[in-house]
Amino acid sequence: MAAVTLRRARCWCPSLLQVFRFPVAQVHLGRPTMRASQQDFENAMNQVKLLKQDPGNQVKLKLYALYKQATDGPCNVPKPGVFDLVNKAKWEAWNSLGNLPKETARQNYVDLVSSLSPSSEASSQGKRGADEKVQESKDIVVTSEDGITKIMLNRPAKKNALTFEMYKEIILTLKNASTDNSAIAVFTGAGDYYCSGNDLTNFTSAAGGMEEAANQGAVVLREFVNSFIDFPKPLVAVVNGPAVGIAVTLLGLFDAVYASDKATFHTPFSHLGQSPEACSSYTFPKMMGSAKATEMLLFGKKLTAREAWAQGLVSEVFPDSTFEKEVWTRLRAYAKLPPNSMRISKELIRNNEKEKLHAVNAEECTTLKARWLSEECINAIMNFVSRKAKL
Ligand SMILES: CCCC/C=C/CC(=O)SCCNC(=O)CCNC(=O)[C@H](O)C(C)(C)COP(=O)(O)OP(=O)(O)OC[C@H]1O[C@@H](n2cnc3c(N)ncnc32)[C@H](O)[C@@H]1OP(=O)(O)O
Repeated sequence: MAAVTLRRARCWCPSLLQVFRFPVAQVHLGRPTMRASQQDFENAMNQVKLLKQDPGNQVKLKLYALYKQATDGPCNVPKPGVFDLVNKAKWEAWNSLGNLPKETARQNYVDLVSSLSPSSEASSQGKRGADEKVQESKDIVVTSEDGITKIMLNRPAKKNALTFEMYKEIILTLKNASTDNSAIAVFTGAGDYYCSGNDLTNFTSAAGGMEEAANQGAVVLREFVNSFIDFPKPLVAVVNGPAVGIAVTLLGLFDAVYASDKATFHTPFSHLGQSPEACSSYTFPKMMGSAKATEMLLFGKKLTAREAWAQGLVSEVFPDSTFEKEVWTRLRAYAKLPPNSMRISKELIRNNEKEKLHAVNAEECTTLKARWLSEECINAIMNFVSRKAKL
């Protein structure tokens, strides 16, 4: 298990590995005490490597910062360069501790690791089966029933944020759904969110660094959006909760969008130093007029479901209490309609714009690739990644 933990640490933050490079030993943490001894501190460092689940980037940044403060004192190294994403996040987490005394940092470190340990103890007491089942759950769940291919984003712990793997899975899923015996395809989200857009750690955790991640991202994004442009059957979004970023812009390529009245629609591209994607630089002005499109795509105005309906982004809004029942009853009825007629009618509506949409997609991806490497975007992503590590 330690090897798996180390691998995880390496893929996210290589030098974080050096922080915890100690021989693995089965140790039991002393209970949190008022003043952690050096032995408690060393036990805690080993305990981190025995954690059954990755504690998440924010916790790892916090552990790193407390470790450095406890061993080296206040941050005493120069700030890394703007492109050195990971080390910059670690520097900021350490620097944010200011003059916190070494003893306090050591105690905070031991307490933080203790707070993570019950889960690992729980799983080592035979609950491992339950943990492994959760860890095995897929991020995209595809089911086919009643003539409907249902594509559920299933990463609720991360608000269904899209990883590179999820983009690739969805491309394949739409390819299969375009030729299977279903009549329509439907996207929805598990948990309280529809989808919080691109996983902002896609770029910080890429093994090959930012440049390679941006190149890869542009290729994946262009193919991903093309798979929506070219999907031949009715494509419906069941927006069960808040939608952010690409989850919102893609809606311009859907044929119907049904939203719960608790859904919101947010495209904070300028805040993130980025630019619009999924053909929204074309579909949104066409759909709602350039003034409303600008408020969303440039100024990041978040819309309620009713505002999104008024602007033509949403077909219909339902009370959250009856949303799922009403929408799925309707979709099951729609899926019984003659599929060829629906496909041919969609072709008439969409085909005269396909070439334009492909061209817009290509231009947006080229622009975004440059944006991802800009200081504005890198700083915004760093702020997001380290936002919880600031003690
Ligand atoms: C390669 C193709 C690229 C295509 C480009 C597309 C452009 C975009 O999509 S830009 C939009 C990107 N999305 C965001 O900016 C949203 C970022 N997330 C947030 O602002 C908040 O998490 C959100 C408002 C969605 C929810 O806030 P809270 O209710 O306070 O919950 P948490 O912030 O604690 O979130 C829980 C958990 O989920 C992680 N999370 C949520 N969204 C993302 C995300 N987009 N990327 C990565 N991680 C995300 C969040 O970090 C929390 O994780 P833990 O702290 O580990 O629990």
